[in-house]
Amino acid sequence: MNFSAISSEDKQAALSELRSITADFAARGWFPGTSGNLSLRVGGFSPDRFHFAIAASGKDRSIGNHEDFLFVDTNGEPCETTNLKPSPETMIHAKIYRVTGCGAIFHVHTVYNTMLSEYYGDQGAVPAKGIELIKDLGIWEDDDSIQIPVLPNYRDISKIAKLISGSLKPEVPGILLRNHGIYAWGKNALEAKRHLESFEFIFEVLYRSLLLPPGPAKKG
Ligand SMILES: CSC[C@@H](O)[C@@H](O)C(=O)COP(=O)(O)O
Ligand SMILES: [Zn+2]
Repeated sequence: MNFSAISSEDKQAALSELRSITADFAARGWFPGTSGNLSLRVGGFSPDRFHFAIAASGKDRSIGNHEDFLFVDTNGEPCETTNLKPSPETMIHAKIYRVTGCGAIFHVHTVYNTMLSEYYGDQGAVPAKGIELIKDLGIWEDDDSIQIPVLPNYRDISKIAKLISGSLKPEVPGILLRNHGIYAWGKNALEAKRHLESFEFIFEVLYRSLLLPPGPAKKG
């Protein structure tokens, strides 16, 4: 589908959904400084042709303004005339859309995701097991254990983008960049938001568990 064939109602609906979720995440402190970027796919999808709205680069996400999102194509190139600059990380979003076919991708930096990505960085994944919110990632096994991939945080974003297809775990809707933050996705904005909230809860539990001494049953 051509970008011009996507209705202006659909484009406006995407912007309004992104603005509302941006305000929600900003209120939680999930966009420190000018970090983070959210994106939402619009129109139809084929791995070689799709469009998405993405946050403009270098903006304070906690200040609502209308110079905040632009529409880009499969290659991360703007589809309309604009003064706004897409983030260099648009390449990561484009690659995740291409590989997963998802509908929304949310990237945030938090203390918990940053610390755990560094703590488990050498082993390439953050392990999580038996935490109820793993189910909210769509994983309902009895032995609900997952490995959340950690990729190196190269300055050259194209090097990160190249690693994505080989690192994603189909059942885990997220990846961490080491000492940087998380990308979480879903079939639409609501599912991506739910997944991101679940990941952040899991990271906080894991981090706090590392600080606790062994419980009574484990002392022997
Ligand atoms: C300025 S700190 C964060 C950036 O380096 C980047 O990782 C980020 O999340 C936001 O980049 P941006 O280009 O503004 O979308
Ligand atoms: Zn970032």
